[in-house]
Amino acid sequence: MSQKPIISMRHIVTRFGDTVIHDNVNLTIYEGEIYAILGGSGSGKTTLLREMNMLLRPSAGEIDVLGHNILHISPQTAQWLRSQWGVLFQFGALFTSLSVAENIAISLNEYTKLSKKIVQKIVQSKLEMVGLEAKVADLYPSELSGGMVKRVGLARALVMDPQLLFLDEPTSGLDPISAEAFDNLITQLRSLLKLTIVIVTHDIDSIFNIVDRMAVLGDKKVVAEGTLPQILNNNHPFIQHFFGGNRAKVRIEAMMEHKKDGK
Ligand SMILES: Nc1ncnc2c1ncn2[C@@H]1O[C@H](COP(=O)(O)OP(=O)(O)OP(=O)(O)O)[C@@H](O)[C@H]1O
Repeated sequence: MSQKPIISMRHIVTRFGDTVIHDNVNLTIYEGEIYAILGGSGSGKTTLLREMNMLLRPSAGEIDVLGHNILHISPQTAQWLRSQWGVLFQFGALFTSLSVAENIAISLNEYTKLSKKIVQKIVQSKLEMVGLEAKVADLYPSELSGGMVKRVGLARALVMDPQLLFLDEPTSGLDPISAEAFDNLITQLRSLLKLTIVIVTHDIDSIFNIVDRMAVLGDKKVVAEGTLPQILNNNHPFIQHFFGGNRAKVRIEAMMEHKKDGK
């Protein structure tokens, strides 16, 4: 993993009216990482993601993405940056009146002048990339399973060949087997496409299986940032509570055993 920063947030303050959500949030995400944002419900995880991808301006602070301070850039640079990342929104968020192919092709039709035939070819290659059959292209979102919706959302996020991927709770609502398959797909795509991935998640399995480093939000700040063993060493009440459940305990014990055996 390189130590080249891809995203850095410094002294971020976010207010909605009188309510302060972030009060001096700092974090750094490096090239090639799968980086998670954790925190309790309402701690401002999705809001932070929206600030990284220019959907929302923080009330104060600075944000660098891919070498640009995104709060002080020209509209042209902003447009270029938007083409460098893909976003998988919570619940997939597909347009129900559009077919799968049309959903995936939205950005291609908006930002490029590629012929219909080429667009169709790109859509097919993205479907294959996310493990879906070619015939899925003609289906409508209502005809898809939850896992398929997420995969189509991922294909759409990848359609412009981004360097960066933002995933908001990608495995929520999936059964454990589909969630594991989706996690495997994310790690495969990270290696294949050399992506940097930022993921908001509550999923203990994802955190143990695919995440390299993470930031934990609490008390309106990042209360811990680092690898899983570094986070587990932190005594913050949210961290102790989050990793204190049975599922996490079993995973932690397995991790300790693994270490003891020198594996
Ligand atoms: N545009 C907005 N206007 C006003 N308040 C907002 C806005 N967006 C988010 N909030 C509030 O900010 C807080 C943080 O929201 P956010 O969705 O970022 O939390 P979260 O950590 O992602 O939560 P969850 O885990 O429940 O999805 C919440 O109290 C939410 O109601």
